[in-house]
Amino acid sequence: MIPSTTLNDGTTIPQLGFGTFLVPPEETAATVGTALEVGYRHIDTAQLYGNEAEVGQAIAESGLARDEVYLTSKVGNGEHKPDDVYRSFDETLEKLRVDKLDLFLIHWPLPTRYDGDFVSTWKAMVDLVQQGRLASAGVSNFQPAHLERIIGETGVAPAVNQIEAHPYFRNDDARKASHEHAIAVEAWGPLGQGAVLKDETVGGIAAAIDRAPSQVILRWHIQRGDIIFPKSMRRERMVENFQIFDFALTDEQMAQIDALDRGPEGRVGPDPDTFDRI
Ligand SMILES: NC(=O)C1=CN([C@@H]2O[C@H](COP(=O)(O)OP(=O)(O)OC[C@H]3O[C@@H](n4cnc5c(N)ncnc54)[C@H](OP(=O)(O)O)[C@@H]3O)[C@@H](O)[C@H]2O)C=CC1
Ligand SMILES: O=C(O)C(=O)[C@@H](O)[C@H](O)C(=O)CO
Repeated sequence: MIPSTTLNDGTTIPQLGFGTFLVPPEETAATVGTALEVGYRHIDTAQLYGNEAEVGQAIAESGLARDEVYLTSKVGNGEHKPDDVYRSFDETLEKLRVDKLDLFLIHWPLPTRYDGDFVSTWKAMVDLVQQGRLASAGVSNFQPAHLERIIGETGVAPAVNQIEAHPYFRNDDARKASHEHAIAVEAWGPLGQGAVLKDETVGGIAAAIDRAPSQVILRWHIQRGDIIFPKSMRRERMVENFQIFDFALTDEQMAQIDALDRGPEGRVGPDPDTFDRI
């Protein structure tokens, strides 16, 4: 039911998953357990979210086989040095209770930290794939210049670039640069972290086709070809966000939503060129 996207390394990823930013650790096992019951088979977490162990617990308790759930995590901002990448990756595997991870990302480029060196971090990620403990290596919040640099210095393009993208910030520059290198785009904050849900244009389309605003926005992402993993703590919203494959937006509706773009003014998260929090 959920379409798969084939990455540039030949692996596949479900185009719809479940996000876990701001899911508190004490509620994560139950929340992710509910998402798995609803049907999600792709979970996005991060070392920085502090909930990897509980994601692992939910998957273990679900009874699903390892290969039925696609798992992503991200290296913490304080773990960019290669030795720290290797050590923290081991910790991530242990917390998630797996011996191989599907996708591991450099969470932020942090171009003003570590003497601007995210290339050695990227080399360690590529090495994890060569070791056979990681299926796909990717990046997150990488701007076009950051992509050019790691590809230029290593010859290896990331499998994905996970970037902020939603109707108020299409992030066309980073999307275009990613696509030029056959890098799949994952759109984080697909609902603009809630900001786009009350938009009048989205509401008008939703009313016209008898769908929820969240479904209209998520369907827009799917038709653009991006990979998404909306987060919700509520079962009914998880179900709503999951039911987006039995209808389609017209070209005109897609264009109306495209026109909501506010450029960088529409960001709901930090600017990757200046974000430096560890
Ligand atoms: N790489 C990076 O730097 C980043 C990655 N991410 C990843 O992307 C995922 C998704 O982005 P996220 O920041 O969570 O934001 P989302 O765009 O997924 O929005 C989440 C918010 O929308 C609400 N919501 C969800 N579904 C509905 C619905 N159907 N109707 C009404 N409200 C709804 C949620 O509330 P409630 O929970 O109460 O339902 C929550 O407040 C994250 O969870 C994380 O995995 C996110 C940020 C940065
Ligand atoms: O959710 C994430 O993955 C993030 O990196 C962001 O939330 C980020 O840490 C942030 O928004 C800080 O204000």
